[in-house]
Amino acid sequence: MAEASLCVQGIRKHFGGVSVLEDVSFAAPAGGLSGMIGPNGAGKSTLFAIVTGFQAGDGGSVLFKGQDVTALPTVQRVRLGMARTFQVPREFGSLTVRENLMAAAPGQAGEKLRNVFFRPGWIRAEEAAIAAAAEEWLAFLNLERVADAPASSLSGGQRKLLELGRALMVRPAMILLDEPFAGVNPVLVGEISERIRELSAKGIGFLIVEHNLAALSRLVDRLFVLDRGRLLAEGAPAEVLADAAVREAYMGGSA
Ligand SMILES: Nc1ncnc2c1ncn2[C@@H]1O[C@H](COP(=O)(O)OP(=O)(O)OP(=O)(O)O)[C@@H](O)[C@H]1O
Repeated sequence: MAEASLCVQGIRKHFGGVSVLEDVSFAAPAGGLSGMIGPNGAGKSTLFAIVTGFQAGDGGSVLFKGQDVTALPTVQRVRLGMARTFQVPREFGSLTVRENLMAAAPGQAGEKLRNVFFRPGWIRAEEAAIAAAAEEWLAFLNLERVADAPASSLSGGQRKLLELGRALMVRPAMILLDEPFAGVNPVLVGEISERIRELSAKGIGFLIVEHNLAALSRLVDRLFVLDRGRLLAEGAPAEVLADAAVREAYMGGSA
């Protein structure tokens, strides 16, 4: 496998007396397209939250680009290049699509009051760079037509594109996507997949949790299967989906 960008080692998590993740280890290659599947309650969201720093694990470690980030808060993981998509916050629904992109840019110099007084030129330059990046992603994601529309007016698929755009504004090395195809019509599933492929070709890595197995297996090079808190299988999608244990666990053996 190519050099790993994200390396998860021996992650454990329990809630009360219930073990939700038991010794989960996997590595997602830099710049590669990886998917994670598993039945409801397998622990995917919990694992995502631990990888991105929103929750602490009870054991194990997370390495990103070779650095141990287990104890780092989310904001520092983002600075290292690990982004994840979020639903556009409700209070951002009235902001335009363009404003939502600009608001996602990190490290805005204007947030520091002393810069407003002492370094106004620096702030203008940073704002111009953020505005230019927003225009670039609006064009790439085919959202130019709705750039001035409120985010709340977008279709499900357009919202997913905007979420991807917000992640891109942090200039990530890797993006973790949580169900990018949920509630999205088939045409936009194809468009979102195409944009992800293009970003992957530019060297951005992806780890995608998704229930739409058909669309996910067409997109990724590698699938990880989580079942009852354990990594059950990993490999090329066709191999993994043909695996008897995966069919039994994930599809009740009927697929
Ligand atoms: N904060 C919590 N407190 C207690 N139990 C929790 C908590 N968060 C998750 N769980 C439990 O952990 C297990 C794994 O949940 P998780 O949401 O990670 O699974 P999932 O694979 O993402 O499921 P889905 O595909 O349905 O989203 C479930 O049994 C869930 O009820």
